[in-house]
Amino acid sequence: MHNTNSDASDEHRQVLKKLSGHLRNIIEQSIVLNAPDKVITDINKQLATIETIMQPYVTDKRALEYYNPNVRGDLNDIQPYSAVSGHYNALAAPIKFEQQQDKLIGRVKYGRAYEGPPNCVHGAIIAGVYDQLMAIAGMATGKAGPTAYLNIDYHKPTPLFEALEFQAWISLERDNKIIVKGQCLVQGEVVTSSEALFIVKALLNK
Ligand SMILES: CCCCCCCCCCCC(=O)SCCNC(=O)CCNC(=O)[C@H](O)C(C)(C)COP(=O)(O)OP(=O)(O)OC[C@H]1O[C@@H](n2cnc3c(N)ncnc32)[C@H](O)[C@@H]1OP(=O)(O)O
Repeated sequence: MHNTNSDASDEHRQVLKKLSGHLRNIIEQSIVLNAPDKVITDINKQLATIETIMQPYVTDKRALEYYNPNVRGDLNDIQPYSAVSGHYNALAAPIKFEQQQDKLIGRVKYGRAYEGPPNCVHGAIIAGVYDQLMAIAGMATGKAGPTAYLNIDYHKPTPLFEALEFQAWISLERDNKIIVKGQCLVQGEVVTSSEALFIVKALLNK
């Protein structure tokens, strides 16, 4: 179930990614859907058909890696099914990770499905981005482990539909502890900032 390798072809990865894209769009559309009952009933029938088509192929093994620390290229593919950043998980917004010098950057725009306060991103979603981004930033040390604490200062509301730039960088690495700091900018202004402690676990270093 938690495979660290996969023999999936590039073509297979592409069709799976496209599937997540469709599902993501459906989730977003469903939040602001104002259709007649008849239309929604028809949609429900078609979705039930899709579930039936998928069911025979649902196994106890993912097609792609659960975790791939040696990924080349797309940093999001370290955890392709991550609930926060996986391009193969429709629950995750299409956040894009990239390394810039000593900072790991996550760029994303959130829609209605991620709303907390009116027209703003839910605080729990923001916490999720920090947890994932900072965990991956910490992996640059060659070590990894679970989050012991994650502190967030919400300085200003984080708007929906605007380009967000999350940043994370290693603040301290000592023995089995990695402290990572982060911030999120909207049009150059810091709206949230964060600090997390990760405890290195041997199990994760394989
Ligand atoms: C397959 C690969 C997939 C890899 C895939 C990667 C996925 C990334 C996903 C994002 C990350 C997550 O969501 S992780 C999920 C959220 N986190 C969790 O569920 C973690 C649950 N908590 C735990 O399992 C545990 O509490 C640990 C592992 C964090 C720590 O337990 P431990 O290993 O027994 O260590 P322990 O001796 O208690 O502490 C070690 C040192 O850290 C300090 N310490 C511990 N906690 C804290 C704390 N909150 N604040 C300050 N300091 C702390 C201790 O004082 C000690 O210092 P000293 O005495 O040594 O000085």
